[in-house]
Amino acid sequence: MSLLKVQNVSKSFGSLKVTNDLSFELKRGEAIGILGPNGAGKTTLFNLISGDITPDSGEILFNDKSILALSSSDRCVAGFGRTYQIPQPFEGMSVFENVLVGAVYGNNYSEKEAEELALYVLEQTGLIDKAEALAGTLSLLERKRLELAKALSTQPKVLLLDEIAGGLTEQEVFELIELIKDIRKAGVSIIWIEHIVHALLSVVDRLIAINFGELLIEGTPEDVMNSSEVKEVYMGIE
Ligand SMILES: Nc1ncnc2c1ncn2[C@@H]1O[C@H](COP(=O)(O)OP(=O)(O)OP(=O)(O)O)[C@@H](O)[C@H]1O
Repeated sequence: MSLLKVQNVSKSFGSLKVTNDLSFELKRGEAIGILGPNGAGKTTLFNLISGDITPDSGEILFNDKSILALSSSDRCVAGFGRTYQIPQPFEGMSVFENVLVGAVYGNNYSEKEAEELALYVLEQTGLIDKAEALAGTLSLLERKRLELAKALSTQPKVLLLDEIAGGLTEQEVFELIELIKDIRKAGVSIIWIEHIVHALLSVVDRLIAINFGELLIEGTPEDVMNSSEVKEVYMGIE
C-alpha cells in the first residue's frame, strides 16, 4: 500500500515552472532516492511535500488522504520529518535543547516524555556525548547528525533527507549511511535527495530522476543508472 502519493503536482515561481506534472509513490517501509542536476526542482519537491509551499495544481496524499490543507506543522505532527540541505540548528542552544524542540513540537508529549525521546534520539544518532555542547560548536558531520536527530525527534513515518551526505569525507559518509540504514530498519520510510550517488545506491530500493521539474525515469537503481536518460541529462554522457 502507498504511504505517500504525489499526483500530477505542478509549481511555478513567476514564469519559471519548477515542478511539472510530477507523480510518484512511496510505499510503506520503502526508501527511494531522488537524482537530478542542480536546479532540477528536488528541494522544491520536498517543500511541496512538507507544506512549506503549496502546489499550483495536483494532489499529495498521505495514507490515501489529501494533506494539501494541512500546514507544515500539522504535516510534521502527521508524520513528516525532514532535514535541510544547509543545517540550521539553533546555534546558541545545546544539542539536547535543539532535539527537545522537535520532540515537543512533533509529538503530543509531556515534558518528561519529550526529554526521554530526545535522549533516545541523541543516543541513536551518536550525539549523546555532545548533548550539552552548543550546536554552534559542532563539526559538519555532527551538524548533519543533529539535522537527522531533529527530524527523528518528531517520530516521522516519512523522512525527507535533503543532501545529508554533502560535504562529508568518505568515512563520514559511510557512518551516515549506516545510521540511515538503521533508521530504515526501525520502520521509517525514506525519500533521499543526494548527489553522492554511491551513498544513495547503498540504501534505496528505487530511484527517481528528475530534470526541469519533470520525472525523467523511475525504477530500480540499476535500471535508472543505466538508462540513457540519466546518462545524458545527469552525467552529461550521450
Ligand atoms: N521560492 C522560490 N522563488 C523563486 N524561485 C525559486 C524558489 N525556490 C526555488 N526556486 C528556483 O527553482 C529552481 C529549482 O530549485 P530547487 O532548489 O528545487 O532545485 P534543486 O534540484 O534542489 O537544486 P540543487 O541540487 O542545487 O539543490 C531553481 O531555479 C531555483 O532558483
